[in-house]
Amino acid sequence: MKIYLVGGAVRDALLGLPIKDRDHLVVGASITQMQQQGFRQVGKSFPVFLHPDSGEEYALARTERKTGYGYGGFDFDAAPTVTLEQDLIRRDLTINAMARDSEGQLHDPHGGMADLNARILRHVSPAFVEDPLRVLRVARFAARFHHLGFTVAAQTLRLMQQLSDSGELAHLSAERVWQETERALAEPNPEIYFELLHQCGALAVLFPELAALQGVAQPEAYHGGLDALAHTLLALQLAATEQAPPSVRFAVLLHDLGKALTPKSEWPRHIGHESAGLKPVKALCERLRVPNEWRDLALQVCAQHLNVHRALTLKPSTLLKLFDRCDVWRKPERFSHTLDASRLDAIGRPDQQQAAYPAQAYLQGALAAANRVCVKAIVADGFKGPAIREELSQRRLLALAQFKARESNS
Ligand SMILES: Nc1ncnc2c1ncn2[C@@H]1O[C@H](COP(=O)(O)OP(=O)(O)OP(=O)(O)O)[C@@H](O)[C@H]1O
Repeated sequence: MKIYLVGGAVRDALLGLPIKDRDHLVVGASITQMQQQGFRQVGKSFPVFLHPDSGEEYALARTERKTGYGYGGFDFDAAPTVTLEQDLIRRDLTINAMARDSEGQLHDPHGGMADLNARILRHVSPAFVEDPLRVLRVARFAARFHHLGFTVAAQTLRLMQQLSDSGELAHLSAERVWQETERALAEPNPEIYFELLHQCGALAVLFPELAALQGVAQPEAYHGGLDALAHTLLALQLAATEQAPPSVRFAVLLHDLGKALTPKSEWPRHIGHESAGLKPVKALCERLRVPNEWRDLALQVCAQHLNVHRALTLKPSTLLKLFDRCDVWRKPERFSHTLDASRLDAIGRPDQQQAAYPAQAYLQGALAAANRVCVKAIVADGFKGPAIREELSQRRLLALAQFKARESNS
């Protein structure tokens, strides 16, 4: 039996990047032999094992035969006769299809090193089209390595287009699509993931609500000629630049979905797009089984971003309504994320990246003022049951009025 280091660990070491997972490939061993050596099999049908001491992954070299649509429709052959080359040829990208043996020798039958030096993401073989998930994987690696100068090879992009046109993407499970998307959102350039998906036609299949933003005009004075999709992706790029949490990036991505529903006769204005956007945000989150907390933040940002923008002009009673609707008393962190996403929306416009956004500090100040109202004092004053809530509201309203007066005088 021979053991190789493969995939991301080999690639990242060559790029001088920190190594996250060390995946190993075992050639010339059977499942029984692995078990006899103390390795523990992960799952029944998958020839992957965990090392008894390090817990690192060891996969048997395997070939695959496609038996159905999308991810999961494969038969594995992990017999001891499967060679290193046979295993590497079924991998997605040449830079992911290199192996290093225990003597330190690099095995690179598909020109991964040359592509790595030329900063090219290239498919390994025409078998690329057998797994539609690879469209998303390539886009994700492009989002990760864009800042290092990587681009997708023209031929690989054509295969991605072919896969998008074939209808196979629709057979990918929601879990797989979300897993890649969630990881892409955490990359340094998540906007590249969505741009590439758009370029190859996959966005219209997997994220039709987003694709519909393309060509949707916005007021020239605010958006300097950017359509709603370009504005969204610029705001997403800024979110990643300032290392906003992935859930905030996701909310930024979905904040303007309602603009695709404005009748064309009303363009470039989009009155009511905040409430119109709730339906497509819900539909997308439901379809991809997005975690509840991410969905709720996206819904809040969609519904409230305009109210946040105009915070300084809001009456105390409207401010209180905004706080109540955002459930700030129980979910302060979500509200703070809503403020960040709203600011990213505001600066996600040409020449606005450095613009000040006073609404954020203003709302934080207003919230702090409202929070100083003490429930204990209300109880001590003899209020009980629903009366406490009513009195709390009144006192918060007063605190907000005092805050607003102070701010206007300063
Ligand atoms: N759907 C797929 N099609 C082809 N090859 C794949 C696929 N999924 C994974 N691989 C191969 O398995 C390796 C490990 O996959 P994994 O998803 O862990 O990515 P990685 O390259 O280790 O990057 P990272 O874990 O840092 O995102 C890849 O480098 C690639 O060679």
